[in-house]
Amino acid sequence: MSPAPVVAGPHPAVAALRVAVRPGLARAAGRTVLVGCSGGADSVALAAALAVEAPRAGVRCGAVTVDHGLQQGSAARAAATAELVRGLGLDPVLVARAEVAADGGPEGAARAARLAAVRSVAGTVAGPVTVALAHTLDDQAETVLLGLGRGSGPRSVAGMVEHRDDGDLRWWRPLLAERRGTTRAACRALGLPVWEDPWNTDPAYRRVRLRTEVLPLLEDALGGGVAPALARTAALLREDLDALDALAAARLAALLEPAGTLPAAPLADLPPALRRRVLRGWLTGAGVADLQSVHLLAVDALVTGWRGQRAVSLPGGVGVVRRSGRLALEPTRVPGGAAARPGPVHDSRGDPSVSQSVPAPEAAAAGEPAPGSPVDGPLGPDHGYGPDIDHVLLTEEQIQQKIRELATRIAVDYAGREVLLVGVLKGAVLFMSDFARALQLPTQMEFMAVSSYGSATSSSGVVRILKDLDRDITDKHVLVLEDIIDSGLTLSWLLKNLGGRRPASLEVCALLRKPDAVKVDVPVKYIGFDIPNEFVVGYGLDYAERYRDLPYIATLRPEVYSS
Ligand SMILES: O=P(O)(O)OC[C@H]1O[C@H](OP(=O)(O)OP(=O)(O)O)[C@H](O)[C@@H]1O
Ligand code: HPA
Repeated sequence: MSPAPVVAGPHPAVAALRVAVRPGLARAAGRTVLVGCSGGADSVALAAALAVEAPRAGVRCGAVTVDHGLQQGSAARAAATAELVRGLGLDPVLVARAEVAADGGPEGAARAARLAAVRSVAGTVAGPVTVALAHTLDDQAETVLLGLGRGSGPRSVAGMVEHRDDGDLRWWRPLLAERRGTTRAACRALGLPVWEDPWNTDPAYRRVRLRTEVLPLLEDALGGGVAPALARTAALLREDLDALDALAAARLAALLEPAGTLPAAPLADLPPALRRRVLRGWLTGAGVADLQSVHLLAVDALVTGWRGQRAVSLPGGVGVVRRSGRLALEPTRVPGGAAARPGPVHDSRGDPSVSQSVPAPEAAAAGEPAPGSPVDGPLGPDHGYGPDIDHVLLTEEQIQQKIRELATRIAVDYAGREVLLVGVLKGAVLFMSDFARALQLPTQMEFMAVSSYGSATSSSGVVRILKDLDRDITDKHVLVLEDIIDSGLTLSWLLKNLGGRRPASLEVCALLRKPDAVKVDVPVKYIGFDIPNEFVVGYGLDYAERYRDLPYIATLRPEVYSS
């Protein structure tokens, strides 16, 4: 018997990419697929795979290439890429011109412009369109790391999805399980020219530094397999998040009342992950855009920390109120004075925060009575200061949450060391006591009392020691706890003073900072919130020795200063 003829199959990399696109093509029946092609190895390899597999699956497949107009010769580059994919047999091949906005980061602006350009040319194709994007497993790993670094929640760590419907358009990423090496090998095997985008090696971009510095270091330190592990983590997380989202959507549908309100009691019984999703779904479904986690936490507090708060202001001129046991959305009242918002509060990651205002008596009367004793104010015990308070800048919950975050970070930074906390009396006393309890490390405590304000609302600039430390701090790891950095004069003086006593290390953790008031720059490693340049009281901060006992941070009505 003669030997069977040897049939040369495609190169393994080419074969792998062809196999990768098949399941998605089966879902693309009746649609036109356009490969988003930059001319780089990933998208050229994807175009080549689809050029072979799409006709077999009976799917029309073309391409779209975007001219960002940002680099010299970009129009010629787009034309050459269009020519290349036409040569592969793709049809139609469209060139889209992106208008990149001048504001925002260059990566984000180029991406937004690219998506808009693709969307607009896809609209010129008859029938539904699927745009195939060539993101690989390596891109996914970078996305997961970027999301982790941003700390913006599990969705950003869950990476990119394979399919996403966006009106008539569907985005499809068939290569999320393939490595970048495979697309390069496929291009080489097929003799396809690829364009090396100089931006892909420019260390000015965060993603490039992750790719060229962080991931290789992680691979080395963790013994390899990091990119697939990150991609796998993202996939598992996505499954969990999708399940939670589906549960929340079902719960929202069940709870939503005909008037668009939500009953608070059944919401309070839900686990936080579900409850916040229900609230987010409710708010976004009602058209609230740009919802930040701080907004959501404040709305959540209407459910779980109800003390008679007034409306929580949200972006877009709406607020959420709790009335008669239900949450309702209503336009925010244009404040006639007392309830005016002063300006954004930023936490250390720059999230704009919400402020909640103390209810006017008529609002409290119309709303649900606050539980507890009659001396309770709208945000909990107001210690009888109620009439003096103008608005609340940071709620008790926001402060406590921030302290937990700071303590977690500091416990990592100081692992294995014993910390000597130096509290600056009197302002930092509440911060010190909550922080010391949150910090999971052995700590010792010392206090120093200084004063530069007396009963004024601006620093005299002259710092006086009212009480010195009780002991030597030589060779100790000193962490100074300050309630607020305003002009910075107190801290600048204090750091010089303490630094002269030869501690092993000296750092500062301040709960608040007023960036617009700082007169001397002081090195502060840990900051809770950046706040507007207004005189604030509460949570240790006083005006004429009053208000330190409030559990939240607020501003005072102007009459208080004049009386
Ligand atoms: O950055 P600066 O402008 O120097 O202000 C910050 C300092 O002012 C406050 O102390 P204050 O002198 O009012 O004493 P107290 O803590 O006893 O209220 C605050 O507790 C800080 O220590
Ligand atoms: N409030 C109270 N004490 C202060 C402030 C403030 O805004 N700034 C510095 N010390």
